Amino acid sequence: MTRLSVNINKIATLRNARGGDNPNVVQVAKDCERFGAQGITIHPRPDERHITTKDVYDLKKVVTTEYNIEGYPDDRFMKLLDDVHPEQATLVPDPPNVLTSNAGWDTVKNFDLLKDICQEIKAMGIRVSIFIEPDIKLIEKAAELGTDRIELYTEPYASEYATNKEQAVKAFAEASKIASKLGLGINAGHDLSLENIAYLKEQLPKLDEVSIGHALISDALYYGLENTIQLYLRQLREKTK
Ligand SMILES: CC(=O)[C@@H](O)[C@H](O)COP(=O)(O)O
Ligand SMILES: NCC(=O)COP(=O)(O)O
Repeated sequence: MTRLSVNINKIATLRNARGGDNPNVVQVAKDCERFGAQGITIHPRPDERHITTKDVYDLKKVVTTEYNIEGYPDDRFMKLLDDVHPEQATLVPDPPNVLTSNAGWDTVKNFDLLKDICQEIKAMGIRVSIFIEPDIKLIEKAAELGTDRIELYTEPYASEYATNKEQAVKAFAEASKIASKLGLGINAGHDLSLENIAYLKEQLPKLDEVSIGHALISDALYYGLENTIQLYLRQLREKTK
């Protein structure tokens, strides 16, 4: 089964545009779960341009599925994890103020840092996932440093999907086979959408979780949030022969 975690950063972006509390991020998270989402993802960036520090604590009180917090492991992020104890922490190598995540970790260059951080987070009782590109050498290193899961950075898959989906998925399918053999859980995210998600799921049978924000929230403008979540869940359902 592949779980759907809804990334609600964009709900906070919309709220912050007017400085008030509409839409209410906590209510939206509760509704996503009520409509079938199996997790809630946030990426509290240091500039708080969408999810704020207060949101991180407020959401902890209501999320009953899987709370997944993404971010660069600086002191602020580690304190949030220690205070809030989400089910999963996803480590992302973003420098501050980047427009959006645009690369995975170099697990060779950052081996010592990531190894220490993984240990620290696991000691808090939190599952760790590392945002990574589908490069076998980097994934082997990720397994060595002790992460529980990897999150495959799927932007390259998403951008090539329309022109050549077989080629687009190739490296991801191969990477997920290796990761699975190495005992790693497999998540995926970035630019996944209603169009490209079913094929990814079909080609990566061991896919544990997808986190989807930008496309899903955009789809919700047309289909409504409940229908949209149901549409994504349908795409992720196992196809029985
Ligand atoms: C880690 C990751 O893949 C990102 O997709 C991220 O959560 C999106 O962040 P923004 O919503 O700030 O673009
Ligand atoms: N980890 C990826 C994520 O949470 C959402 O990415 P996107 O769907 O907003 O591109």
